[in-house]
Amino acid sequence: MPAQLIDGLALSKKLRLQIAQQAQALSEQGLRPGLAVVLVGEDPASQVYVRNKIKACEEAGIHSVLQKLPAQTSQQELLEHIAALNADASIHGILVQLPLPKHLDADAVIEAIAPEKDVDGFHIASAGALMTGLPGGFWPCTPHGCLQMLDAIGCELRGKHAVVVGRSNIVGKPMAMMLLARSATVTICHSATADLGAITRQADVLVAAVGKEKLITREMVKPGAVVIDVGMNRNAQGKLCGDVDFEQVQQVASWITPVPGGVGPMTITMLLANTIESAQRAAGKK
Ligand SMILES: Nc1nc2c(c(=O)[nH]1)N[C@@H](CN(C=O)c1ccc(C(=O)N[C@@H](CCC(=O)O)C(=O)O)cc1)CN2
Repeated sequence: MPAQLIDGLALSKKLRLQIAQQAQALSEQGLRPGLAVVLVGEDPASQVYVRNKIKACEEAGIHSVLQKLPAQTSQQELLEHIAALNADASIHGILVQLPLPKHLDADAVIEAIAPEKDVDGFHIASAGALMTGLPGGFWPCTPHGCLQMLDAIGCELRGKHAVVVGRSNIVGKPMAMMLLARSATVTICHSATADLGAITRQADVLVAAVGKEKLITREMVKPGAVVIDVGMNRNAQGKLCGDVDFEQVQQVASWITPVPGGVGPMTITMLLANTIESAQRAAGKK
């Protein structure tokens, strides 16, 4: 029997309704949640993602501000914009769309965001909170969205072997920490991993977050595994596809996320959720 689909669009829709209710409740108490999105340059994909974030805010009743800066913006100018947003009480979340133009130091820019407004969860304070399990910080949106999808299908993680392929600070590492926090046994694989398939075949839960089309083939997946595809690649025909050979792997997995319509929409949903969380903290409600 082919795998069941984990529908990120449907789950997002459901969660965004709850988020809209939370935004309305806060607004009625005189605190409208606010998100600032900073886009530097004209990367076409980033423009689409940013537009979708602003639209999602509008639909959820979250106040949003889009700051579009030219590609030649200097590091100093960008840091000044962030400092102004840090000081703006109407803004509870700040994100700088990545990737940034090459002349900018993304790490320094992220560290300049006030940790209490770091709704992307990329600041070192958020990473530290996730790593230690201590309160504060925000969980990065993409891996948090993956966890929500696992919860939505009732996937028990305790004692399961979860394999994360990819070790980025944005997805792979935080995903591994979240799975560990749920008492899964976690293995992280990366470009230097010897015999990747021998490890992925042990996975009860397999998360692919590499950015390489069809990296995960049917032979690399244990029958009955839950497969989460974070990849976002364009194939030779220009079609959006993940890291998993979907047609083949869906023959052996029990559950699988599609691309598009899987993890992607959940990324924006968790951004909205973090913005609400930040506003609630500012209101002293959390
Ligand atoms: N500051 C950030 N920059 C980036 C992040 C991030 O979380 N914060 N993640 C990615 C891009 N991204 C959000 O910013 C993002 C990517 C994809 C999707 C999405 O919904 N994808 C759709 C397909 C869209 C399409 O057709 O192109 C899907 O998978 O169904 C949402 C958000 C890098 N930068």
